[in-house]
Amino acid sequence: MGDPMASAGASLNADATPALIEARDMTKHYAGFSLQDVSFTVGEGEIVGFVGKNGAGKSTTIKALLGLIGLDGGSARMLGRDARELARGSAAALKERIGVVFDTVSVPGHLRVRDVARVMERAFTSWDARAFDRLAHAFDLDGAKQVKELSRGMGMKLSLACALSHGAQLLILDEATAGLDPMARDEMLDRLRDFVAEPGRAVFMSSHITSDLERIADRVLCIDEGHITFDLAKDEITDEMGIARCRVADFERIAASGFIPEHELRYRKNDYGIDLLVPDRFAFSERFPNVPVDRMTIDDYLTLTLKGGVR
Ligand SMILES: Nc1ncnc2c1ncn2[C@@H]1O[C@H](COP(=O)(O)OP(=O)(O)OP(=O)(O)O)[C@@H](O)[C@H]1O
Repeated sequence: MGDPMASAGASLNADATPALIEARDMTKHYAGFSLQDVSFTVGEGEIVGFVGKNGAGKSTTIKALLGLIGLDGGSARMLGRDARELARGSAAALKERIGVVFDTVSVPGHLRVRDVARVMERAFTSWDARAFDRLAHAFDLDGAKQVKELSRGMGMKLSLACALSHGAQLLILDEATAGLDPMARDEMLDRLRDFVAEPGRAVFMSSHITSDLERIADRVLCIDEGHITFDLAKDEITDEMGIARCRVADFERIAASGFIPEHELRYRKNDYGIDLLVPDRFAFSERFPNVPVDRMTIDDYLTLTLKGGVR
């Protein structure tokens, strides 16, 4: 396997169109945790999934992108502008172009759903009342209910409907599909796909639901203990890589063959043998036809890279 970080570095330079998100060496220190030199870009037309364990630094990264926390080092640019501008009252026009959904509802609880649209209309010059109504209908939102009466999932749907109705170019979602039932998640993923189909748009979404990312993400970015550990095209993980189910003797034979370069054998022992990360499962099957290989999922890849051994 090539160096995953090489692709992270390459994505900073290779893209000819200007990045919608450009994080460079972002560093933030808290007691017991540091975000360290986090660099990545999100380009036009991309849906980038952001993954990592609890406490890995996803929300901290997102807050830094949105100018909600100050950085101790590095910088972030959003739609070509310094992210720190987003913290200023004068940044209304820039904020309008960025739709944000956190895992909590940011609309005042006493409002009725139908009144949210009226408040948003005053807050955003590009508010699209029709788009909001269509989404509210698609998400089965009851206009008569107060926001505080909504279930967690319904609240998420309301936030998503708002974020998709003010003419944003860039959507930043932090665990935004976590509370949704499977039908609502389906609906949401379809909307996100429609959203990026328009020119000049992109989505950056943190999620623990990697099956959602398998369906819609173009790239997967992983953070662990404040460091970016990989930045890969999703298809590279799910279409090219594989997970070989080896007996110990198979594993030693594969290791001795040099088919996977030294120091790049990533594996995990289990009760039945050893799971081995295979960079190209088709080439592997040709070379080792008697060793079964399964498709790789994002979860498998996370487990192997974050918890597995390297040899
Ligand atoms: N304001 C703060 N003060 C001190 N420490 C903080 C603060 N905000 C976050 N942290 C710490 O930073 C680390 C990363 O937290 P963060 O919320 O970014 O993780 P996460 O990847 O989003 O996790 P999860 O998947 O659980 O939402 C944690 O150790 C957390 O305790």
